[in-house]
Amino acid sequence: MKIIEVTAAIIQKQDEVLAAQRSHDDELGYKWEFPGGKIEQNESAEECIVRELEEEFGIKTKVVGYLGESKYDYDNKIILLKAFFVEHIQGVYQLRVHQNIRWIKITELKTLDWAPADIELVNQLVKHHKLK
Ligand SMILES: Nc1nc2c([nH]c(=O)n2[C@@H]2O[C@H](COP(=O)(O)OP(=O)(O)OP(=O)(O)O)[C@@H](O)[C@H]2O)c(=O)[nH]1
Repeated sequence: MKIIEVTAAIIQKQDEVLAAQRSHDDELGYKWEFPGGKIEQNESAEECIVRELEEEFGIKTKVVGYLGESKYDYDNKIILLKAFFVEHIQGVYQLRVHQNIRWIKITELKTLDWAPADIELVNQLVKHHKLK
């Protein structure tokens, strides 16, 4: 089966992280995710995440680090989710695709109903936070 490479952004503000809720009429509707999207041809993962954040929220950002990845088999496709630490540079968040966003403390991340592929990333982020 084809592996689809997807990027995901970890954007932090003090001790909180941005979580975005997928639209009700979207695949995985109502599930929470780290915003991002599919890597296009001739695009690096870093270029992809910056483009997606501009498209989804109208904000300018830069990649400052890499958390890790999560591979998940959704039966009809395999998603390879790559999570980057991203910094907000400019712009007010506009909800162009998601139905909601929340800033949530890392210690409370597990209370959200995450997309299945994201659970591994949430675990990695909690571990990363504890090591700091
Ligand atoms: N962006 C994003 N996608 C995720 C996450 N977790 C997860 O399973 N996915 C899945 O990865 C795929 C990414 O699709 P998307 O719809 O966000 O990306 P896109 O904008 O490039 O896609 P499209 O324009 O083809 O609709 C979807 O199948 C989505 O369900 C996540 O944390 N972030």
